[in-house]
Amino acid sequence: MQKTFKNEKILFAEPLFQCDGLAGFTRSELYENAIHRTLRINQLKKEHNWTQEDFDIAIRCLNYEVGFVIHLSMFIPAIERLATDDQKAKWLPLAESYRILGTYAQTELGHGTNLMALETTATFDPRTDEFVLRTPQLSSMKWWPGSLGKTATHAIVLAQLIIGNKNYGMNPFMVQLRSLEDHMPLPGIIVGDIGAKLGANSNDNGFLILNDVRIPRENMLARNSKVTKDGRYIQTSTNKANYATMVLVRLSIIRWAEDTIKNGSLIAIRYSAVRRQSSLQAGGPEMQVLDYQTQQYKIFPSLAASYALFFTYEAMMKEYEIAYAQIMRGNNQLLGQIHGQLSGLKAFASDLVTYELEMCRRSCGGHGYLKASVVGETLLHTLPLVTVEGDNTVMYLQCARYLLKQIAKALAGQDVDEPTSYLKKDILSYTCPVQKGEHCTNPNYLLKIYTQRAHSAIASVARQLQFDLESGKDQSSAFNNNLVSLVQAAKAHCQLCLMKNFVESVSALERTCSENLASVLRQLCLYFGLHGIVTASGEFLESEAIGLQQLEWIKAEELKSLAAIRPNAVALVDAFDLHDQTVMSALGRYDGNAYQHLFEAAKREPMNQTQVPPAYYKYLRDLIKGQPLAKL
Ligand SMILES: CC/C=C\C/C=C\C/C=C\C/C=C/C(=O)SCCNC(=O)CCNC(=O)[C@H](O)C(C)(C)COP(=O)(O)OP(=O)(O)OC[C@H]1O[C@@H](n2cnc3c(N)ncnc32)[C@H](O)[C@@H]1OP(=O)(O)O
Ligand SMILES: Cc1cc2nc3c(=O)[nH]c(=O)nc-3n(C[C@H](O)[C@H](O)[C@H](O)COP(=O)(O)OP(=O)(O)OC[C@H]3O[C@@H](n4cnc5c(N)ncnc54)[C@H](O)[C@@H]3O)c2cc1C
Repeated sequence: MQKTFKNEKILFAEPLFQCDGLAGFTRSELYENAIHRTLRINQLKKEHNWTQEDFDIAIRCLNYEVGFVIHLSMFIPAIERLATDDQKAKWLPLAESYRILGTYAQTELGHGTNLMALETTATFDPRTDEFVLRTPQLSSMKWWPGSLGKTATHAIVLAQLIIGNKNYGMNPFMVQLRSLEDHMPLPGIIVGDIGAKLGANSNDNGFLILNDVRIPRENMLARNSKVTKDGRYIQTSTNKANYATMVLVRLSIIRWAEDTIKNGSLIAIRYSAVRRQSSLQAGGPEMQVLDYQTQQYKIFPSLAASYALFFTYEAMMKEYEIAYAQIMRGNNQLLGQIHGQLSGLKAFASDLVTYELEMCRRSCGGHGYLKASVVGETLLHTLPLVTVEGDNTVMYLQCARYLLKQIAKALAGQDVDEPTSYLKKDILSYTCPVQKGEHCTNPNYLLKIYTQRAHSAIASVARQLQFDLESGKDQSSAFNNNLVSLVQAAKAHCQLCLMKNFVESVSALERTCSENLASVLRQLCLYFGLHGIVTASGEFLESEAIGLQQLEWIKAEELKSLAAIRPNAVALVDAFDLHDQTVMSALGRYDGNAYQHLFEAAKREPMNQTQVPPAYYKYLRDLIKGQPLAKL
């Protein structure tokens, strides 16, 4: 599943990368440890001639618990996508050698989603050939950018470009924040950490106030637009191209989601295989909880999602690379498609894994509430994915906006993009392919059902919008009246994408892999499809993609699938080939000795380093001895 990291032994031989000890670290210690790790991985890369892919896999092996995440995943990619060749020649070598450390400063205290309303301004001063950057009021300060708080020496600041009295919209500006001599903030710069978060506390997400900070004109990243010395604004590409970095990170988030749900399903399934609790026959032996149908029903969706997201990431990476290559040659034809697809799939993937990770946590009983199980920590670290790089609701709506355009083209007899080619079909010519129970075991039949449900959801909201407009509602009211249906249509399209990628990937694999493996993957793909229909059965019925009889057959087949997957469940998570130090879980170790590892972890608990707690001498001793307590 994960490209086997041939350098795993080198990485995990070093105490720095052995994760047991992170519990109990303060924020400053977590922050320092993360920086230390990234720089040490960089040294290992040089010492062992690792490739960039090896470096990236090492970061993933550590669950991104490393420093400079935004520098690596946004600051450098933003220079590559938003800077001219000359600007790249200046800034990329500095960034890639860590001579400057960057962040991507777009979100403000008052605005994150609505980029048009960002308040930070960059006003061109022709007298000095500079931009003056300011955050005019409290709500304008940049707030959230990773590494901004204590690390970044530079930021790509997204600001409204002002020339004279005209606002030319959001543009990217390279701003130095700190001295490269003593790391002190430069004049006009007020910067700091925004405080502890639910998770990811090794990252110094920060705030930034800009008080009339002056930067040279050449610091405006000018691949897509520039300002001439005499103050003319020249747009060389669509201003949407300035959104390109976000598209890339949304793709990365799909893989991040895949990585986290693999960890969660591995912990839940391995622990469920060793945990014995209760028995079905009175007086009989205690059962592996993995044999309870309800336990399988809880955690096999995370197993199927792991494989579904793996195949979708692989497919979307190919789609992105084709689009990005064209965009960087100035051909924006695929920009709308890749934006619509990745907006929706980032939202769907992060929604899916946050839900399934909680089910994995619950499936571990009380021990799932211990930090040493790591499944809860994994969930906390994954929660931001439903917000970062675009709040999921807003991302679904961007996807829906794209789908509405595509169905309008389809209905007008025009060409549509490949991912929405199903919208060209005649929706009324559909007949449910499942006409008897055994038809439910055909993933291709299920794919037709997903297709009809998505087509129906998109067509239905398009019709309702048209009806509202023809009834006299203005565009924004009509839209707001249908936001829930628009989100539903986007989710239906995304779920179809996952199912399609799963079916097509397994079909391609079975041409080269053993029949045994093919049959296991087919079974998992089938289960993913059946479960997806059951969990959204109302929408599948409403779209008439299935009827009640088909739903009855599908539900029965889903439960049969659980039993079919059971014998291979542990092997399917072992196939992730994740090192114990990556998973870090006392419950999910390869050796299965969950209780021993839990007890080892408890013994490492700092409170257990002394037998008698300090509180005994302060409070408990007099209390227990019946002595009067001193005034507290
Ligand atoms: C090693 C580490 C691995 C991985 C790292 C992963 C994550 C790192 C962790 C955290 C980092 C977090 C970083 C951040 O969060 S950065 C900030 C992210 N912020 C957002 O995403 C803001 C979301 N809001 C928006 O994108 C826009 O405001 C919105 C799209 C909602 C609205 O855009 P706009 O105001 O321009 O209006 P519209 O009319 O909707 O769109 C106009 C037009 O532009 C097209 N469009 C919009 N966005 C994009 C895009 N990204 N790419 C291309 N095109 C875009 C849109 O389709 C419209 O086009 P058209 O319909 O043709 O008019
Ligand atoms: C861990 C973390 C790291 C981050 N790192 C960075 C970073 O490095 N750089 C950076 O610039 N930013 C960063 N961010 C900020 C992030 O990009 C924003 O939080 C995100 O874009 C959401 O915007 P918001 O916070 O303004 O939410 P809001 O948009 O205020 O969302 C609040 C609610 O309003 C709803 N809503 C908003 N607009 C609409 C709409 N048009 N239609 C329907 N509903 C709507 C949302 O669905 C949500 O329910 C980070 C955030 C987090 C949590």
